[in-house]
Amino acid sequence: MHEKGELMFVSNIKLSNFRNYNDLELNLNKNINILVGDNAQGKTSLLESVYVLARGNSYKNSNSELILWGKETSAIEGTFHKKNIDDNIKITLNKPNKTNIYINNKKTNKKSTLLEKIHIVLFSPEDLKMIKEGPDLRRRFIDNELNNIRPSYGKLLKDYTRVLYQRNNLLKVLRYDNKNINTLEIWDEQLIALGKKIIISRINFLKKVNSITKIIHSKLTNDQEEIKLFYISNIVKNNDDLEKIESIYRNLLNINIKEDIQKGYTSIGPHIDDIRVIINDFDAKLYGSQGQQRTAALSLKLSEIEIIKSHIEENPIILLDDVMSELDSKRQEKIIEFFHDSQVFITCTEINFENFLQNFNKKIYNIERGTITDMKR
Ligand SMILES: Nc1ncnc2c1ncn2[C@@H]1O[C@H](COP(=O)(O)OP(=O)(O)OP(=O)(O)O)[C@@H](O)[C@H]1O
Repeated sequence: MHEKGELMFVSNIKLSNFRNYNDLELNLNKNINILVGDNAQGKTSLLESVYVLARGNSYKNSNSELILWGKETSAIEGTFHKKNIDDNIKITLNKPNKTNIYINNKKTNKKSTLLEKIHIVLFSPEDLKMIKEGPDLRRRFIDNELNNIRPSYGKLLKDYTRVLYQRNNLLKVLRYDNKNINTLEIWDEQLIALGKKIIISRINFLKKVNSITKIIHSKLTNDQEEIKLFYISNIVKNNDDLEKIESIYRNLLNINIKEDIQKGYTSIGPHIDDIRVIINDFDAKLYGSQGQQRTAALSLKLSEIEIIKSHIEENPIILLDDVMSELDSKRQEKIIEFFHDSQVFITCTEINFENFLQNFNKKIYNIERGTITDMKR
């Protein structure tokens, strides 16, 4: 596994009219930043401001929700460091939904420039539900991971979704009027070409995730559990099928055509695939305890971070939003151990892992109604 990469970090942040922060200037620690306080004091808002700086938008709120109530604009500014490069980033938000991005005082409208410069990984309680919930979270996990390290995968996925949407629209029309049934073939061929690439990319990538997750999961469970991941495709069942994927795909689309026209929906393709997670030979979704499911999700998420680290040869900034309270103390400690050589922001209502923290470079911020005191411990 990738052990040491260059550290990327943000050294200070300045907020004006952002959520419940009127005016805030804060120096940040290079490593562990703990944001502690009661509910509704501003912990998540501070963490969210780092995300907005890095991406140009929030992961959960629109501009109107980010701007302090009663105000029309908001600004977030911070300095990011990596290797020998320092970048000053400023984002201004205007109601209802205008965003301006400034990098080293130069205006740019491209969020992709931020994406290329600043690497950040958000970890939220939703990630811990990845095993227990439906396949869409697992598909999203692998798609996001692939997109993070290979942006062309995002374009492939977008093209597939567009063709699928058009094919589904045609299916709905064919239910009442089948005079254009011949045009279906055009969409089918595009769907097959794009869908095949998605399936092959996912299967190959999962092999990589598999080996890294296996090592992490074994560490998290003190060698008690072995985890294995399998891509479940409704088109290819084994390696032999992969050789003839196009003809199998075409055949299945044809077999399902009547039913698909009835439903107005394409029932075959990577948009309904899944990832099966096996722990010690049982299916974690069906038979895993809640703790086992969470640990498996944690292993998957940590493997994502490892893969990003080795790909960009840099330790991305990690945001842990409300994740600690979902984990027992042993797992909280493992998480800190895992991230201690990255810059990490952790929100929590109380610190159960304080003794453990003694060994690490950290700063604890006490947050109370949008004001922050730096706790010297
Ligand atoms: N646009 C806004 N303007 C002013 N205050 C806001 C705005 N949006 C949210 N708030 C308030 O900011 C406060 C802090 O919210 P935040 O989500 O940061 O809390 P938190 O400390 O993370 O709490 P929890 O532990 O419950 O998750 C809340 O009281 C929230 O209602």
